[in-house]
Amino acid sequence: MRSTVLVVDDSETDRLIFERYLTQAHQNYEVISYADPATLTSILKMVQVDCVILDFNLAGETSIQHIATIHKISPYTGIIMITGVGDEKIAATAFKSGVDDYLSKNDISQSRLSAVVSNVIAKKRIEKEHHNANAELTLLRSVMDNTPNLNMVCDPETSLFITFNLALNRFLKLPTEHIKSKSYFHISNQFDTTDDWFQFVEQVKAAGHLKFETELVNADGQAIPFEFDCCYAQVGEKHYLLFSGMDISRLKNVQQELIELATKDPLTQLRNRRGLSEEYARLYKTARRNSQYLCIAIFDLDNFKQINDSHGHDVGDTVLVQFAELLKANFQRPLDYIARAGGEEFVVILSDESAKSIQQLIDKVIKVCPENLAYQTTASVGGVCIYAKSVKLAYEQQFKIADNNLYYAKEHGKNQARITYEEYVS
Ligand SMILES: Nc1nc2c(ncn2[C@@H]2O[C@H](COP(=O)(O)OP(=O)(O)OP(=O)(O)O)[C@@H](O)[C@H]2O)c(=O)[nH]1
Repeated sequence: MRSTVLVVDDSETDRLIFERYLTQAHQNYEVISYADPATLTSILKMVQVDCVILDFNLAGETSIQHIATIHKISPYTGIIMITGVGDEKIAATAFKSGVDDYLSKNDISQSRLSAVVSNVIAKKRIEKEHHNANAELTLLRSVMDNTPNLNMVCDPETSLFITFNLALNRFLKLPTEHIKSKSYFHISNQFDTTDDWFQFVEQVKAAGHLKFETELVNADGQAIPFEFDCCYAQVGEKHYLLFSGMDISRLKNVQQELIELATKDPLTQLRNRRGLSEEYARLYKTARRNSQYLCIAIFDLDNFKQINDSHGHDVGDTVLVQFAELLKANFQRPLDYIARAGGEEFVVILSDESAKSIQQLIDKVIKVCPENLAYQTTASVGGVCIYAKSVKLAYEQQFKIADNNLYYAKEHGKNQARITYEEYVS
């Protein structure tokens, strides 16, 4: 690599000697020399100078004052101070002022000068590279910290956070030192057991890269949906999991609104039958985790055709709305799910620790129907309760049993509920 050396010395002989020494020692040195230090500023601004050889005494003045100017204009230009007389005091002052090396004219030979120049240039280049790398890192860090996306690195063994950007602090509402003692396992809703975590790590390791959706829980207990890209990386002997996550709550809200629009019954404002089986699967999992009974009950108004036929379709609609309101008023728990499956048929999914309580609740609704519905309309129910921990039935299977039970209730006089139980795996 070509290097430019600037010699500032008021002795013409010395300038010529330094120039000759350097150009003979290295073909790649370009040497410019001046007597007047006033030229320093303009030259440094115009030319990329790698090293300045600066005479200590310039026209009767010390050149120490010029060192700061050189540093200011060109911080990675090396400075070698030269004196006519070797003096420890001058050397100390020069080093204190920021020169990189010091030579006495008595000690200068071609090999010595070129070795010192070459060392100073190499040292300055390393300093510059180091500075640039640090500046790039700082810039990258600032880009990372200003992105709304979560970037984090975790230990695959413990899932503890090793490093992360400020987006994680903002999301978790926690300072860095708190987050360092936390792990991805604890803030994600993805895992029930540590085995789940290790399974996940193996999955990422095998695929190299995994895209998935999950919910993260912040310090306020809020669960926010995220889409993550996760990859497995090895640096030296160490292994890491790199996560990059995007908050998708807005997308999920829009999706949810679309789902709600598509699954809403316009007459009763209840859910329609679309999505019922997915909802059942979700509620089944919760009931299983909570050791509860899960019940599907089909509610069907009795002799509803007569109401339509005698009083008109609009009156029939009013009764349907009244019935929907009655169901909403009686099944209000967060996990209760009510849908209008079609016509005058409604499906209710309930979960409870006690199957008897479910039966009592349904019986109560049957009982209060006539006083709440026009023309003292009654309803019949067919239902089935399973103990979710020990019985697994697909939605269609459970619905079929409930439907048979509804048929039974209708056949046996209506205005009643027939609910059967599945306690154990058959
Ligand atoms: N008003 C109104 N009627 C509806 C709606 N959807 C279905 N129906 C009517 O509900 C009636 C259901 O009649 P059926 O299936 O014979 O049942 P039912 O008369 O209640 O007889 P059982 O169930 O045996 O007691 C039909 O007359 C349908 O036209 C609706 O959205 N509004």
